[in-house]
Amino acid sequence: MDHKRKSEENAQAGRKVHVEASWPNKQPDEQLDRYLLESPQEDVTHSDVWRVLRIQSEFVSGFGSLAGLGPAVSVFGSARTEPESIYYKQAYHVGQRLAQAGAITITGGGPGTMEAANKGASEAGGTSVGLGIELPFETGLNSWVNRGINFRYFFVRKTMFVKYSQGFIVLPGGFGTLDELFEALTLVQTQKITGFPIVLVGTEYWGGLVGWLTDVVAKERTISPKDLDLFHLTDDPDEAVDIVLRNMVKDKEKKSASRS
Ligand SMILES: C/C(=C\CNc1ncnc2c1ncn2[C@@H]1O[C@H](COP(=O)(O)O)[C@@H](O)[C@H]1O)CO
Repeated sequence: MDHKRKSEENAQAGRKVHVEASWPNKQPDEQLDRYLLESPQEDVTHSDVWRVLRIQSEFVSGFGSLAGLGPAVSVFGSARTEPESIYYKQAYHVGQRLAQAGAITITGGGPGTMEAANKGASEAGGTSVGLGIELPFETGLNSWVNRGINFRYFFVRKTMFVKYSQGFIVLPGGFGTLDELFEALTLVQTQKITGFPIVLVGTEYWGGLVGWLTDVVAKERTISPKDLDLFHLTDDPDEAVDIVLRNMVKDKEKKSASRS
C-alpha cells in the first residue's frame, strides 16, 4: 500500500499521522540501494556520485526530522509476529509503559512486533515513531505510527535508531532484528556509543544464541568474556523497560552534573 493511500485511510479513521519521506518524488520500482550494493566496482560513474548525494540527503533529512525528538527507546522484533503471540503482547506492553513514563517509542514502522510496540505507545497517548524502509514488496508504515519517516537505505535508517534513542529493547526476531542487535552491540563494544542499554526479551528464544556466545565465541576469545555483560536478558518486559528508563535517568543526572 502506498503512503498516500495509508495517510488517507488514517485520516478517515481520525488517526493523526505525520509521515515524511526522506527522499523526494519516490518511485516505488526504483530500488536504488539495491543498485548501489549490486553494481560492479568498475562502474564508478557519474551515477555513483549522484547516489552519494542522495545518501547524504537522506542523512540530512533524517537528522532534520528527528532533531530534538526527546527521550526515546527503540523496540525491535520480528516483522512476522502475529497479534496472538506472547511477543506481540509483550511489545505492546513495552510501548505502553514507555509512553506512560513519557518516553518515545521508535520502531521500524512495519508489521508484527513493530506494530505492537507502536500500538501500545500510541494507545497510551505517547509519541510512536516509525522509521520505515522502502522494500521491493510494499508493506508501508503500520497504522499506529503517529510520526513516520521513510528511508531508502538500511544503513542510513540504522544510524537513526542509534542516534535518536537511549537504549534498545529487542524481542524475538530474524535477520533484520539480529542485524540491528549486533550493530548496537558492536558500537557499544568498540565504545562508539557509551552507557547504552541493550535488553533482550525472551530467555527461551535468545537462550541458544546467548549460550553459543558464551560457550563458543567468548571461549574462543573472538569476543572478550566481559562483552557478555554488554546486554541484559529477561523474560519480563517490565524489567526491560525499567532497565532503559533507569539508564535514562542516570544519563540525565550525569549530563546536568557536568553542566554545573
Ligand atoms: C518481511 C515482512 C515485512 C517487512 N517489513 C518491514 N518493515 C519495516 N522494517 C522491517 C521490515 N522487515 C524487517 N524490518 C526491520 O528488521 C527488523 C525485523 O526483521 P525480522 O527479520 O523480521 O526480525 C525490524 O526491527 C525492522 O527494523 C513480513 O510481512
